[in-house]
This record gives sequence, C-alpha cells and structure tokens, in this order.
Amino acid sequence: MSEPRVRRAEIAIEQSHVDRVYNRLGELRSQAEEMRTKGYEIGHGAQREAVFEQASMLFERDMMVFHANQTLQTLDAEYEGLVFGRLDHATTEPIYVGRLGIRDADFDNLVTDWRAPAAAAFYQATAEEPMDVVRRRVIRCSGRNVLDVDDDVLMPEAVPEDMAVVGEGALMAALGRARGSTMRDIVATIQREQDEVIRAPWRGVTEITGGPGTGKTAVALHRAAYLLYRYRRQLGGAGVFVVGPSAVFTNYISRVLPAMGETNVELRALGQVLDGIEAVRQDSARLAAIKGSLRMRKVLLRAMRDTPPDAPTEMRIVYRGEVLKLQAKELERVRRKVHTQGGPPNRSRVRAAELLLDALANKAEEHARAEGGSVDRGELITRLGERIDFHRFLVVWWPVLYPAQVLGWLADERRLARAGKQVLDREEVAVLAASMADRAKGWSIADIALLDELRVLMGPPPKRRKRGGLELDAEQTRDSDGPARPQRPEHYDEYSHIVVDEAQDLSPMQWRMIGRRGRYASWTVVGDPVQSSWPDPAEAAQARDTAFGGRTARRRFTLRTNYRNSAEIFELAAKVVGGHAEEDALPHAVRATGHTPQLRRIEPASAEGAVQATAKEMLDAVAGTVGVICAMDRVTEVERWLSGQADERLKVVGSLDSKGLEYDAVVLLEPTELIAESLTGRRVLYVALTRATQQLAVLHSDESWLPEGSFAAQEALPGM
Ligand SMILES: Nc1ncnc2c1ncn2[C@@H]1O[C@H](COP(=O)(O)OP(=O)(O)OP(=O)(O)O)[C@@H](O)[C@H]1O
Repeated sequence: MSEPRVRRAEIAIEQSHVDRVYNRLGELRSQAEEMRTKGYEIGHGAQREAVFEQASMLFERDMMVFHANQTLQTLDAEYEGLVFGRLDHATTEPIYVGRLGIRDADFDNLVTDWRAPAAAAFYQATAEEPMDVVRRRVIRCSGRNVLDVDDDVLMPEAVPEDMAVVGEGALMAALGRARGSTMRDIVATIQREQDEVIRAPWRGVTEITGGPGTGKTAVALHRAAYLLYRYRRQLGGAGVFVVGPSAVFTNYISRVLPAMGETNVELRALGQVLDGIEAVRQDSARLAAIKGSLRMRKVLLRAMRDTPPDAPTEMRIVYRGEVLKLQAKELERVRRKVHTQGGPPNRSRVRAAELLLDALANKAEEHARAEGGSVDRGELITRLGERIDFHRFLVVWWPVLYPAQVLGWLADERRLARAGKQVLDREEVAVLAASMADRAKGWSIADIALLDELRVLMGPPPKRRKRGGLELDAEQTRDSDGPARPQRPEHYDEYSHIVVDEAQDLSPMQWRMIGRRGRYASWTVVGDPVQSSWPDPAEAAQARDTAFGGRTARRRFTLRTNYRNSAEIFELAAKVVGGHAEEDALPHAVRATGHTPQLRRIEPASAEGAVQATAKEMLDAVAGTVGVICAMDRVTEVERWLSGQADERLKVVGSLDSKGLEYDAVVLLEPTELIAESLTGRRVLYVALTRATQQLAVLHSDESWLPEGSFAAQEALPGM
C-alpha cells in the first residue's frame, strides 16, 4: 500500500476506537445525570414526607448529588483530543493514552489516564530503553475526528508484519502549528526530560530552570495536574496554588489545567495574591526595586507605629472636678510603650487603654501629691475606664488600622522620611512618597506585597469595619471585575502545593507574601536566571529560602531544548544577551524556519506608520497571533496606532508584561527603550526577543542594542 493509503487505513482504525471512547463517555454522562436526578428526588421527597427528613437520608442525597456533579464536571471538561496516544507493546496488549481514564461496561480499559503509571512509558520510553514499547503512536484529533497519526518505532526488531508505521514527528508538527490567544496543553508530546520533572516526588522543593521556550511553564502546569491525580488525598483538599507574574500571563495559561480536567487549582497573578485587591500596574524599575526590597519591612513597621495623622495631640478628661491632661509627648510615650510591649496594633487596643489609664492615674497622683492628698488609683482606673469620653478618645487615638490606609500615609514625605530613617536615602523617600501620593492610578503590583506585609503586622481588624476616606481595607478596594473570591477563607494560608512561575523576578517582599500562603506546602518553582529583572539575586534568594521554611528535600532540573523560537530568532536573542548569560544557560532551539529576524531602521517620527505596516505584514504572514512589544509607557500610544486594525490575533504588550507569553510573530519597537526602562537592561530585551515562534521584526531608530557587527544586514521598510 502507498503511504497515504496506509495512513488513511490507520486513521480509520484509530477512529473506530475513538468512537467507542466517546460513546462510552456519553453513557457515563447519562449515568451521572441519572444519579444526580435521583439524588434530587430524594431531596424533594424529604420536603414532602417527614420520614425522609432523617439526617442519613439527606446525607445520602448530598453525597449522590456531589459525586454526580463531580463526575459530570470531569466528563464535561473541554476534552479536545480526549485520546491522544497509543502504545503497542512487545509482550502485553496495546493501551490507549488520554486525558482521563475510561473503562467500558465490562470494566475493560478503553483509555488510560496519562498520569497513571501504565502511561508513563508513553513519555519515557526511548529506543535505548524501550520499556516494552514497540510502537508509540500520537493520535491527533479535532473534536471526535481523528485527523492524523504519527509513529515512533522503539523496538524495530519486534515490529510484527502487520504493524503499519506512519508519520515523521508529532513534536515538530505540534511546534509548527499556529498559536492561539491561550496556551495549549502538551500532554500528547511531553518529552522525556520534561516527563522526569512532571513525575518528580511531590515533597520538598522542585526547581525547574531552563532558557526561554524550554517548556518550563507547560511542565509546571502538567506537574500540578499530575500531582493532583497521583496524590489527591494529600494535596487535593488543601489545594494547589499557581502564581504567575501578571494577569495577562495567568489569563494566557488559564485553560491548560481545565483542559486536563483539573478545576481545583487556584491560579493568581502576583497583583492578585492578596484577597480582594487586583493590581495590574507595573512600577518603574527603580520604584519596584525600592518597594520589593527587604528594607521595606522596617519602613512599614515604623510607619504603622507612627502617630496616625488624625490622632488627637492632647488628652483632657475631668475626674472628680479636676482636669487631667496628657500632652503630645506623654501620649507618644504611651504609644511607644504599647508598641514595644509587642502584639499587632489591632490586637493591642486593650493594652493601649490600660497604659493610658495608668498615665492618667500617674497624673492624678502628681496633682494629689502637690496638694498633699492622695488618690485611689484602682478606683480611678475603673471609673475612667468605664467612661464614654475615655472610649471616644481611645478609638481615635488608637484607631483600627487597615493596610491601605497606612500605606497611603506614606504619601506624606516627612512621615515617610521618619519611617525610612537610616533605611532609605533622600531620593528614595522622594520617589516612594510621590508614588503613594499618586493614588488615582490605583495600587501597583509591587504595592500588593507591602499591603500584605502590613496586614500581617497590624493583625486582623475587628469584624465591624470602618468606612470612608483612605481607611479602605482590602474588602472595599475590590475591583468590580476582580478575581472571584475562592471558597476558601480569606487570606488562606494552607495550600498543600505552590507553583511559582517566572520566579526569577519575584522581589524579596513578594517571596514573603507567597511564603505566607505556603506554610505547609511543597513547592514547584520555575525560573530562568538569565531572564531575571530583579537586581539583587542574593537578597531574593534569602527571602526565597525563608519562604521554603525548613524544607530540605530539594531537587533541581534544567531543561535545555527551546521548543518555542525558531533557531534563527533564538540566535539573535542569544547574541543580544551575550555576556549577561553563561553559555551553559542558553538552550538549544530545535526548529529552523528559514525566516531570519528582520531588523528595520526607522525615524522616531515615522514609528507609527512603521508599526502599522509591519503589524499588517506579520498578520498576513502567519496564521496565529501577532504581538507588538514596546516599552511599558508606550503601550497606550501603540494601541492607539493600531486601533484601526481590528484583528483579534493582534495584541500590544509592554515589555515587562510579555514575560511567559508567546506569539507566532512579534514586532518589537525600539529595543533601546526596553533596555532603558529596566534595571537589568538587556535581560528584559532578551525576554522580548524570545516571544516569537516563527517571525520577528525589530523596528529601531537607535542601533546601540545590536551586538557589534553581528547583524549588519538591515532592511528598509517596504514603502518607507
Ligand atoms: N513537549 C512539548 N510538546 C509540544 N510543545 C511544547 C513542548 N514543550 C514545550 N512546548 C511549547 O513550547 C512553548 C514554550 O513553552 P513554555 O512557555 O512552557 O516555555 P518556558 O520555558 O516557560 O518559556 P519562557 O521562560 O520563555 O516563558 C509553548 O508553546 C509550549 O507549548
């Protein structure tokens, strides 16, 4: 038979199996629905007949409905490509591998879940170590239709006469396909080095490093799905937390886990970690470096302990016809004493009352002594302690504190200078105060870690919340379309496993914020030191180790193949990052496309037309997405330039927000602006240059970013 006919015949064979699987899926669905209906009927019966109100009956109903709903949720996940693999063994029956395990009515296996031990050979078998696998087949489907098959033969000597072998590389085919607006899962083509990471033990800390496009994010997400499958009892209840750098990124990866049937994972961007507030704004690199540094702990502590701006500066109270007065200095002494005796201020109001009463009693004693008399100290304290005017004073002098309010106080430069004495220099105080004063912009991503730090320092406010003005707490600053509150308690800190993506960029303060949520967690930490935008790695490493607590089991994996970029694009990126990366840290790109990156000179005044023309050209050249990457402060401007090109494949993204994303084609505007806006310069440009899978065009008016002499060939922009 000719190759196309063999292929067609093999597709037909797999189609008949895939049909059986979907029919069975339909049956299972009907059964689950029936079970749910029965469960509800028990419930209705319970309303009608008193006998059914017995607790055991209601419990049975709840369990039935719960299980039925869970099964339906699993069966209803977007199972595009439900079956994607087949293993033909030398000594045992073939198995099919898919996104979930399905058995037929006789309990025979129709599909094995990809995470089950029996499916491991699909990813781990090689020609050197075939693990009894003669032929490994990747089956590509669209919905229920089998489109293609692709085989690897691992034991050529064991191939039976009637076994057909077709195809030439499922991985390459997958990599060459157009990208959409969200990331896809890679279950069908996970590579052996990646599989080793996915199935690594769950305890302790697993670090995944590797250059751009090596699949770190994809692997970390598949690892989360794998861990939840294999260790559901240990990990499922407390939950898995996945943290990414930005909301654009979490949105981009949001479909990977649901497509594998995992809906029980909390996915948040760094700007959303604190319940109830959503920050998407990036600070300038300089500001982010100040806000992220561990020095801020001291600044925040002092700011919180400072006299609140509206606090009264004098206390006057009449006791037995005599005016007792506490002056500002005396009040401050009392305030300091309350703080030094420890405890979060929101838990110290009683102590504050006691020490104030003590000070008043001292005053009364002073007066009495001067007049040769005496006071009953105990009685004074009891009487004044019951007085409404004393309590009125107390609530304004020792108010309930909220994180947003205290951080807002730092807009006052003098107050900030007090809090930052010998910690921040004058210039740092000025930039930080100006940023806090500019509240119209809302919180920045770096502010969230500061708010979280304050939350813990000040302790939870009493249940009744104060409203108005700056005294907003997290609850009140919730964005209307902010992240939905999970069903877990507010500020939940008992996750069993935490995945941190783009971990190289986390500031020390952000590590503290995440660490708080993983007091009992094991960790998967993903990062590429070469893409780091955090200027002080040693400080971040220290905060990171503290976040991991005493977890001693640590394993580190380095992925070395770049699956995203064409070899041509990565060659340019590698040259640009040059001496900023050790040779060893750069991965190997496997796919050549024949399209070398285009470097185009523009005049600053003609940038608008150049961006429009190049974006259009790229949209015509690729089937998938096109990203226009520019400096953070030009995003709005560039979006305006492109507003006439209504194509949902086209996206404008700022350099810092481009972390972790990918597009089929990228138009990169003014590389020197990207270098200038980041403290780590070239590394941010390296990130931007490694976002494209197929085509890259760089528009520049300043050539200084180019590695010397390496890319002399420049193109003129068509029509310019
Ligand atoms: N085994 C694989 N099969 C198919 N595609 C893969 C495989 N591994 C990685 N990819 C693809 O390569 C691209 C890069 O993967 P991913 O974004 O996870 O890399 P990364 O290491 O996190 O990159 P970066 O650090 O640059 O953000 C994605 O499109 C991913 O789907």
